[in-house]
Amino acid sequence: MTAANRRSKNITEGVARAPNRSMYYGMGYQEGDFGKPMIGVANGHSTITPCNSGLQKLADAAVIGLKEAGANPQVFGTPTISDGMAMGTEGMKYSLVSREVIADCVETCVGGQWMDGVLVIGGCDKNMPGGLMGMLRANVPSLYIYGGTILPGKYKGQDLNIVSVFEAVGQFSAGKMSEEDFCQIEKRAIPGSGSCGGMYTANTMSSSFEALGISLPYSSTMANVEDEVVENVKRAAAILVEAVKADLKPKDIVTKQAIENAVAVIMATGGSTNAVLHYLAIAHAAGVEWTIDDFERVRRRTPVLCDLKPSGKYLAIDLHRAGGIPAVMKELLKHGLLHGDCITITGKTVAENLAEVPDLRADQDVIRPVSQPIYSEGHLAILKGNLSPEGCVAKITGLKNPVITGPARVFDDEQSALAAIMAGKIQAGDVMVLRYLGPKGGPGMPEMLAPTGALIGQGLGESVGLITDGRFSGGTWGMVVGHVAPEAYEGGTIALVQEGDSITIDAHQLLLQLNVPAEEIARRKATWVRPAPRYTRGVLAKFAFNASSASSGAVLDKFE
Ligand SMILES: CC(C)(O)[C@@H](O)C(=O)O
Ligand SMILES: [Mg+2]
Repeated sequence: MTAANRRSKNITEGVARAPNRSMYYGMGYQEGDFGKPMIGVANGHSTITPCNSGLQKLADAAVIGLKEAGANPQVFGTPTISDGMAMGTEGMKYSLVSREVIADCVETCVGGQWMDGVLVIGGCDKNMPGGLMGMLRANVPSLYIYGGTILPGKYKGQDLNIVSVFEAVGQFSAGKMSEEDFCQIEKRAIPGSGSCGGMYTANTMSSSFEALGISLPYSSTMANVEDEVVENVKRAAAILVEAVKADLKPKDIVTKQAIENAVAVIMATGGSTNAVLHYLAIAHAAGVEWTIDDFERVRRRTPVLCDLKPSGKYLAIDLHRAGGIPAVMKELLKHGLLHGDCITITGKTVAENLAEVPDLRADQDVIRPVSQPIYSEGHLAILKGNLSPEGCVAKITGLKNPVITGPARVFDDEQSALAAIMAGKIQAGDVMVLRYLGPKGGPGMPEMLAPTGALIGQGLGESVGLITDGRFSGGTWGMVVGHVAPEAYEGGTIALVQEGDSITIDAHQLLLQLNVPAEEIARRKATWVRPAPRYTRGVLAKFAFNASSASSGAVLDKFE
């Protein structure tokens, strides 16, 4: 076996590297340390958001665990954006940008410093895809450590989370909630640290990382405030050092079959639409052939098993207490809905990891058996049609009637759409069109939780359609369609919709259609003029210039 410092020796061995070693001595290294593997700890700790404010203890535990396992830990920072705080504002345009920044941080530090492996620790939702994209680009043995979910807030016997507050905005503005209740919900929804509590984007991505085999079993649904998250890090550190010795790399783990496993768990748990965008980007970083149509393939064969928010009843911590992701995976594996032979970071296969996991418990109703699913097919559907020839994403389950044909109510930004909802100007039967919010046009595909939450709060979630070339929060549900591609800024059909045009969203036929004759659409296209870019300098301009279509993950390094 090659020595476990197979990469770091480039920076530490030989006469010419004396200056390099001097720098390490300056940080307390001793002579014997240079034979040990150097393992990065990408620390997502931040007091920007409760999703990341409980991560320092994990970074500290990682340092101790790596030292105990005979490695040299090297801590570096990764930034985050809080979607919960940036939401509804211009700041939200930096959210998807932060996925790239995080990926770049991990790739840059691991590459520049010749690290032999890396533990990536994160909380808020872009931390997971960003971290994994960086791990894959660097392709050194790596393990993802999720900071853990938040516990619910409590008010009047109800469990609260951040989405409760977004929906309360709609209820309060429609006169359906008292000011006292509104203020109490605002104050109590977030009781401490941890990522947003439903099967929203953070918990969706962490859960799918267990299925992918890049995080440890049970780790993706733990609560950040519980001691077990620290225990998980210590195990993870020891396991990663073994993976470094064995040279087990992320690209060995993140194969097409492993991505199918991840997507199966996303479907079974009722996860976020963002997962579609993020897995296109992850597959791109992994060099795996994976298109938007592959999600449909997995969706058709995978039932929704878990009763989780946003459309269901429970939170991620309830899933954890009911048996966690291993219980879901075991149930899927038993029915041939997972590939059991995929290798994972433990050095064992998926089936081997699940061998000791008990069957579904009878005393819980968070996870249903495959024989009694909540829905027989998955909920994240790819719709196509003249409005979105490259595809778009809809959550098609949990709706009484997932078909709507109605007049377009067109908005070229999010804020005016929210103002229209709050002013009671949107009626049942309308189809809202929120555009120029795509990867290039937004730029950065902001999430539309403020308008969709307000619609739910006003009781219009099932009766108003909403389509956008932007994204949705994991907390969004209702008659909503996102990632419409090509986007408006590229002259996609969504740019050509006029106020009052008839639009059909048909989840049965997987159709998104502008009911306007093709000649008229062509006539409008001929006179369409691309608007001036919203940003011409800085990171948003860089993102707008480089981003690929949402249908290929809105990645910045697609050059072929
Ligand atoms: C604010 C939320 C709910 O965390 C959102 O960012 C998501 O995508 O789930
Ligand atoms: Mg989000």
